[in-house]
Amino acid sequence: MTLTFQELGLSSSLMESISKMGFEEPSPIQAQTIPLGLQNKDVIGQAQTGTGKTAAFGIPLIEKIDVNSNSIQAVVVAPTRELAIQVSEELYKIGYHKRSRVLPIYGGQDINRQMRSLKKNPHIIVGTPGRLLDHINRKTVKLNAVHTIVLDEADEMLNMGFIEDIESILSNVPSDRQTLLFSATMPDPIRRIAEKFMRDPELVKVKAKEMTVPNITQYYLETHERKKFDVLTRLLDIQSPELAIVFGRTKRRVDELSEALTLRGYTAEGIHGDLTQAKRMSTLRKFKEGTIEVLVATDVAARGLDISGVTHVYNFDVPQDPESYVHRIGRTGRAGKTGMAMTFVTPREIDIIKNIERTTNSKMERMKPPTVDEAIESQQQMTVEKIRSIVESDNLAFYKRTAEELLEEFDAQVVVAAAIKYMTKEPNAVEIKLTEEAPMYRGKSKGRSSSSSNNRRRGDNRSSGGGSGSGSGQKNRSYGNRDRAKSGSGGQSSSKRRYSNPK
Ligand SMILES: Nc1ncnc2c1ncn2[C@@H]1O[C@H](COP(=O)(O)OP(=O)(O)OP(=O)(O)O)[C@@H](O)[C@H]1O
Ligand SMILES: [Mg+2]
Repeated sequence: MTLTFQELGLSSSLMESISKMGFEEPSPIQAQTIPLGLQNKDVIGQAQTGTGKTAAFGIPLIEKIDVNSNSIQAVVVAPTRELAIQVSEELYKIGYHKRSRVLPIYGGQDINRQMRSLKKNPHIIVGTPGRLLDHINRKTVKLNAVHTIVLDEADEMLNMGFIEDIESILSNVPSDRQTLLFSATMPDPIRRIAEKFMRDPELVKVKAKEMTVPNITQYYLETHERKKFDVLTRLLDIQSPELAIVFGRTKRRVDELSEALTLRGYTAEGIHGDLTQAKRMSTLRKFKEGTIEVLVATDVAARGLDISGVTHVYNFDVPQDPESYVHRIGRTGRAGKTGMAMTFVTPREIDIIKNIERTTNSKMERMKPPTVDEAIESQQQMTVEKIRSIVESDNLAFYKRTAEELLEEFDAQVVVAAAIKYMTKEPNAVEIKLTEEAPMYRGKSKGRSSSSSNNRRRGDNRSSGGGSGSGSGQKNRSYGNRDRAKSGSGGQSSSKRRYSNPK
């Protein structure tokens, strides 16, 4: 039995926004969370990546906003700036017809500008913990009228060292509020927060045998560290993703990889926590618009990032733990679409694959690293496809005379072969040198203490990933079943977004 949004008893202004957003029916986590949210119950929510958790808390939250009041009535806390922006964009869309006002607040943005925006009396604030607390302490954000607080990606905020900030924020909101907590995992400190700050929370766990959604096909490729880069470029050539995310272990890795890809003729850019806010935003914008086709990112970028059109995820370096794996590959296969995930492992890291499979309860198929010939073969095939479609379009009159001249001079097969060669992207030989990364051992992956902790430490220029843009670049997105998602890109007729139940 699937409830409709109508049956959830939503007001007409929200129904209007939801239908404009193209949502046809609630996803399972939404069907379960929205009624509880409307009843003011505290909720701990757990569901797979890309299944609409934002709207699951966003819809009831906005339903309860009194737009005639000028007070801040709801606060959403999110781990990264980009995520704060992305969530606030989704809330803006949900509350568009109701005219609720939402403001993202995050570190790195000019605090005076934020104070000016705060004077416009937002109803909802979406903030990163540090900056939010800063405003609370300065009394530029008053939380006395807050009735709903949401912690999104709570476990990630814990990893980033925000736990005390979160406790302080929670102590600053009225105790008769509603608290919603979303977390992929429930480590002890999060459980303690739930016990200390939540009232009889209801656990909404969308049942799934696997931690990953079934619409992502998962592969691993065994390859030596030195060969990884060539394997990656061959895969990119063969699979020709619409948009791809490549995950590297460290910031240096991300920088080197995006440079190397650019040298080899791909349009690629990297994001990680050491880049300026402006740079990260512009990279993400370009990626969303399709100006760059490969985004290279560190782990932190994985969380919550919602970019439609990401068809392939490449784990250039094996993720440090199964959770990180789940969040990385969850950047594709969102809202019922299909996706592919390829994880590279060096022979010494092979155990990690087994561990990921066991923990996530899913199977990764072994894929043989493609050879150069296979890569060229598939590029050739693409050229042939192009030629076919040009032949079919039949507006070649202008070229026919030259063709005849060439055919008088050479054999037809030779002429066509030369044209195919000219049009085919051959692997280019620009030499690439990447600094080698030490293999990841299972023992080391505990406690997230390895080099990628650069990104996760407090006070670091944390965050990456997340959406930017004004929503203007919105493509028509039709989320449907596998076949539909496969059969074409944005060209589908409706802008309806059906959430197809992954089971
Ligand atoms: N009912 C729905 N029908 C169709 N699309 C939906 C629906 N609900 C949400 N979406 C879309 O699905 C995408 C993923 O949603 P969202 O980012 O909230 O996922 P999430 O569960 O928070 O994922 P993550 O665990 O990665 O943070 C978004 O583009 C969102 O607009
Ligand atoms: Mg999310």
